[in-house]
Amino acid sequence: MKTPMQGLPFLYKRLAYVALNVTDINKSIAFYSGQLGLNVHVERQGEKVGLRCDQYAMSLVLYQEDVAGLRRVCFQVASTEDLQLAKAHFQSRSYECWDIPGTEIEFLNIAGGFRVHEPITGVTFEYIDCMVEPPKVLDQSLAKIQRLGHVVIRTNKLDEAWAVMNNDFGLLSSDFVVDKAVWARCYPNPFHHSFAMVKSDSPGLHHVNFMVSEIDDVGRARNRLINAGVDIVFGPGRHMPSGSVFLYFLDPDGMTAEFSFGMEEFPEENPREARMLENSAQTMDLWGGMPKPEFCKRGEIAGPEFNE
Ligand SMILES: CC(C)c1ccc(C(=O)O)c(O)c1O
Ligand SMILES: [Fe+2]
Repeated sequence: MKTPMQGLPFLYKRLAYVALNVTDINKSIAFYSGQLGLNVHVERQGEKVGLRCDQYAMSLVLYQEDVAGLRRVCFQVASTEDLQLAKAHFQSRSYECWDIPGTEIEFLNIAGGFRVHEPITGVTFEYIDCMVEPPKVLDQSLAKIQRLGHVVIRTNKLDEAWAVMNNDFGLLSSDFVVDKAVWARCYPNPFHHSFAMVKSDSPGLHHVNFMVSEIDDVGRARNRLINAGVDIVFGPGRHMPSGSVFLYFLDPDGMTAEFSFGMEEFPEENPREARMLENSAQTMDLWGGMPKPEFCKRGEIAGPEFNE
């Protein structure tokens, strides 16, 4: 029997989807489906569209808005009971929680859940207990994406933000870089990180990651994106923290997305301690590469009013 960690009364399952605001939804659909290989699952409904890349109905939701950025981050918990426990937990810590609007539930292919705004990072999180798994076979002809991997934000309050993400949201640290970054996993999900934070003077979205099935997906993406005139802003390279091979590129709004292959997995019992890694370029890329200036600079964090 799995027991929640460090006083957290509920268990996570996975990072379910990320919602982004984009300024030209048609361009963004063409990019995320035509260049990265996600499949449009829920056709454009008004100003929003749902894309999938694994067995679930939705991994990326795009909303047409005037300003591009991170609208919300959705975690799936382990069961319906865990969802109730999670809501009671956040309320007991004085977080305002509100139900997912009925108008969005069908579109999102979920049974329900709640949203909670975290004021230090500015991020609105959504918690759900299940998501539809459609019968339609994925078209993976462009890239064999395995899953939405992680979302990373920029914060100017790294220590405070980590304190709440650890103590209140129950994320566990997998690695730190001194005064620069923290990578966090959602127990008992084994992946090295589903969420991370990087210190920056300008808070915002850092990047959204998709994990691919083979290293060839990274190499093929590089050539496909170059041929399509997409800006590659870092990589290919290998990250020290999770051990993954990575490639970062810019979406039509200049927001950064990442393809990565391979990631350390943590056992549920007796995991290794989080490491304190050196703050150096080598930590970010063991192959010695350097990011371009545009790397992870674009994308506002949308206020809770976008999620009510
Ligand atoms: C450069 C960014 C912050 C970064 C660093 C390390 C990893 C990893 O170990 O997987 C990432 O995924 C990153 O995005
Ligand atoms: Fe990443």
